[in-house]
Amino acid sequence: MTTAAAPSRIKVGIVGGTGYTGVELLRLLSQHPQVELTAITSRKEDGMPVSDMYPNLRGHVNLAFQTPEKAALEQCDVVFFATPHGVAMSQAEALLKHKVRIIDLAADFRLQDLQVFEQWYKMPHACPPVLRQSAYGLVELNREKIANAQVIGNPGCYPTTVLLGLAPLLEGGKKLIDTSNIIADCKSGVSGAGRKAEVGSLFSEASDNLKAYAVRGHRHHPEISEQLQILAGQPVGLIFVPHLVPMIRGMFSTLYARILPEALDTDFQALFEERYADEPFVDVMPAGSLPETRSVRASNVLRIAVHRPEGGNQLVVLVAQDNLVKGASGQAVQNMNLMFGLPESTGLTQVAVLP
Ligand SMILES: NC(=O)C1=CN([C@@H]2O[C@H](COP(=O)(O)OP(=O)(O)OC[C@H]3O[C@@H](n4cnc5c(N)ncnc54)[C@H](OP(=O)(O)O)[C@@H]3O)[C@@H](O)[C@H]2O)C=CC1
Ligand SMILES: CC(=O)N[C@@H](CCC(=O)OP(=O)(O)O)C(=O)O
Repeated sequence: MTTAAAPSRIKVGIVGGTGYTGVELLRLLSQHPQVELTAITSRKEDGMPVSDMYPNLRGHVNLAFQTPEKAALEQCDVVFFATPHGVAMSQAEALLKHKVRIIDLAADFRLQDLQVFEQWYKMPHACPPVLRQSAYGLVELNREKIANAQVIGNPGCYPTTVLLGLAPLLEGGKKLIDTSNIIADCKSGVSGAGRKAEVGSLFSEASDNLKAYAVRGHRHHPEISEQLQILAGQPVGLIFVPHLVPMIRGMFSTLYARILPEALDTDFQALFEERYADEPFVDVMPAGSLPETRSVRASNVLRIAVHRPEGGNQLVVLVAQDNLVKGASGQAVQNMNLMFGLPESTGLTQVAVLP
C-alpha cells in the first residue's frame, strides 16, 4: 500500500463548524498532535470566537468563525465538510485544483450510483467525475482505497453500525446467512438530527418517548445496500427501521439474520474476533456480552456482541457506537490519519465517559 507523506502539521479547515459534527471535529482535532486548525466556517456566526459558542473549547481553539468566502480554505491540506448534503460537491472541484483533500461528512460522495443519489437526495450531482474517484470512508472495509484518495465520502451513522455488524458474515461471498432477509433494527439519539431547530428534536417531543420513523424508506437504506452488495458480491435483502430514542448521543443497532443449514456449525464468535483482531476501533466483546451506548460515549470505538439465542438458527448481532464519533467526526479523523500516512489512532484514543 502506498500512503502519502504527512506534512509536518496538517492544516485543517472545517466548513460548518457550528453544527454538532463540526464541534465534535473541533474537540477531536484540537487534541490531535499533527493538526493545525486553520479555518472554521459559519455563515451565521461570522466573527464570533469559537469558544464563545462552545466554552468547552476555551483555551483549546483560539479561532473565530468566518464565512466560507472569507476563510482561506484553498490554503488548507484538508477540508472537512460538516454541512448539509449538496455543499461539499459544489466546492470540491475548486479545492482539488489547489490540491486540498476533502472529507465530506454528508452524503455527496457516499453513493456510487448517480441515479440512486439523485432519487434520494433530490438534487443533481455537481461533479460525477470527482465522485468516481472518491472513496467510501469506512476504514475497516476500504483501507487501501482511502489511503490513496483525494476525496472521501464519510459514511452515514446508521450504515457504519450495520455494515461493520454484517461484514464478517458476508465478505467475499461467504455462505453463512440467508442474504435475502436480514433485519436491521436501529436506534439513534437526538443529536443525529443535527443542531438546527426542528420540532421533532424539541425536549418536549423527543424526551420520554420512543418512535420509529422513515419505515417506508430512509436514505441510508440505499447506502447500506450498495455497500452490502459490494461486500457480498450479490444483492442483499435488508429491512432497515430507524428509531429515535430519548438520549442525546449514541446509536444502537440490533441485526437479525438466519443461519444457513450448512453453516450451523460455524463458530460465529471466533469469526468476528478474527475479522476485527487488528482493528483499533472495533471491539468484539466476549461471548454473552451486552454492549451499551454509554460504553462508547465520546469515543471512536464501536462495540459488537454476537448472540445465537438458545443455540438456534438465528444470529443476533448487537452494535453500539457514538453517532457523533465513530458514526461521524471520529471516523472522519480516522480517514484523515490514513490519507496522511499517520497511525490511524492518532488523536483518537479517548476512553468513553461513564456514567
Ligand atoms: N449528527 C450526526 O449524528 C451525523 C451527521 N452527519 C452528517 O454530517 C453533516 C453535518 O451534520 P450536523 O453537524 O448534525 O448538522 P448541523 O445542522 O448541526 O450543522 C450544519 C452546519 O453546516 C453549516 N451550513 C449549513 N448550510 C450550509 C451551507 N449551505 N454552506 C456552508 N455551511 C452550511 C451550518 O452553519 P451556518 O448555517 O452558520 O453556516 C452548521 O455549522 C450532515 O450532512 C449530516 O447528515 C453524518 C453522520 C452523523
Ligand atoms: C436521529 C436522526 O434524525 N438521524 C438522521 C440520520 C443521521 C445522519 O446524519 O445521516 P446523514 O449524514 O445521512 O444525513 C436521520 O435519520 O435523518
